[in-house]
Amino acid sequence: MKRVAVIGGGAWGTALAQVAAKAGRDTLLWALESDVVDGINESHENGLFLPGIPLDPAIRATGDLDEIADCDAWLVVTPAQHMRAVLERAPRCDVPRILCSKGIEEHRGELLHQVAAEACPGAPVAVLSGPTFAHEVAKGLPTAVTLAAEDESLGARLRAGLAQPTFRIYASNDVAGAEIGGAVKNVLAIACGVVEGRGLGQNARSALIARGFAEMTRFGVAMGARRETLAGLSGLGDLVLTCSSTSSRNYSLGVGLGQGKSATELMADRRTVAEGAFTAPVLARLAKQRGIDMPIVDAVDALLKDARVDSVLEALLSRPPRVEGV
Ligand SMILES: NC(=O)C1=CN([C@@H]2O[C@H](COP(=O)(O)OP(=O)(O)OC[C@H]3O[C@@H](n4cnc5c(N)ncnc54)[C@H](O)[C@@H]3O)[C@@H](O)[C@H]2O)C=CC1
Ligand SMILES: O=C(CO)COP(=O)(O)O
Repeated sequence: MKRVAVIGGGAWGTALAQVAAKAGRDTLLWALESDVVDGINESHENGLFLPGIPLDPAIRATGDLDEIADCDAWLVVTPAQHMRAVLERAPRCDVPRILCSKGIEEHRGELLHQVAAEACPGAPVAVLSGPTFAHEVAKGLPTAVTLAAEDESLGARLRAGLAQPTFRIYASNDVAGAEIGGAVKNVLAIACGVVEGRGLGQNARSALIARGFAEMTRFGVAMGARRETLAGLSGLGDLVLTCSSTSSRNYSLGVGLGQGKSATELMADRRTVAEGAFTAPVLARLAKQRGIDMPIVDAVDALLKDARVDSVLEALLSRPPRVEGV
């Protein structure tokens, strides 16, 4: 793996470009915004999405998607809802794609590896996911992720091309499991933010993390994920990170909801993506269709539709406790 392209110049795409460059790969980053392209090429900084972090001067940025054609692997890091459109425009189908976004396509209810397979039938696909705030990864702080690929030799090649002591990559062949953990935890992070915004205390937050993990596991297992994947870096690991820090956009969105601001107000004009806001409605829908009980996800879905915090909380707290376990 000599040349790597990163598709998406947001915070996470930029941090992953930094990882690839540090691993010695010739790194090309495709970004939608010309300001991002110019900032990276001229000042080695992404002032729009990852300000204040100096980037490896070897990273080159482009606004021309055709330029990624001669790369050996693509890290796909667009917001989940835009992935299909971008991959349909991408120049080749035989280049391995490492999907690094977290979400479920709202319209069709598909996981992102399914979206990638439809956009380019037969394309080799892997998923990279885990507890990874972009600003920490871009600064080279120690981080561990899961890279899942059904084709284990492809997984090994991709890991070898990106791994380094401060970016530990664990192997898995559970692609759906790695995706589901990352998608569901964003919704649960919104719920934990509401707890903070409403001043409900740390006991309540821990309860939500544990019961949220039970929801993630119920949903994941029903969709074919393995329990050990959900209990690993891409599931529980990322759930704990995102549910306990205002560095999370999802958690921060929840804080605003808990303070009584409306979702419409909080989502208006935002430039960065809080994926949980798009995942919650489709996740609630998929769970309902399959008869999977996900009360915390339903509560977040209701809050995003501007339900009152007090009535949503009352409904959650008045549920009869069930037998613990999944
Ligand atoms: N920021 C983080 O720490 C992490 C983010 N992720 C995931 O990475 C994905 C991308 O998130 P970030 O890099 O944080 O984004 P960001 O919030 O920093 O930036 C927004 C991104 O959306 C892109 N965008 C807006 N409209 C678009 C369109 N029509 N077509 C294509 N792209 C468009 C922008 O170009 C920009 O790259 C998300 O799925 C997120 O959940 C995963 C791990 C960590
Ligand atoms: O996925 C993330 C950390 O692993 C980033 O979380 P937010 O999108 O909530 O900021």
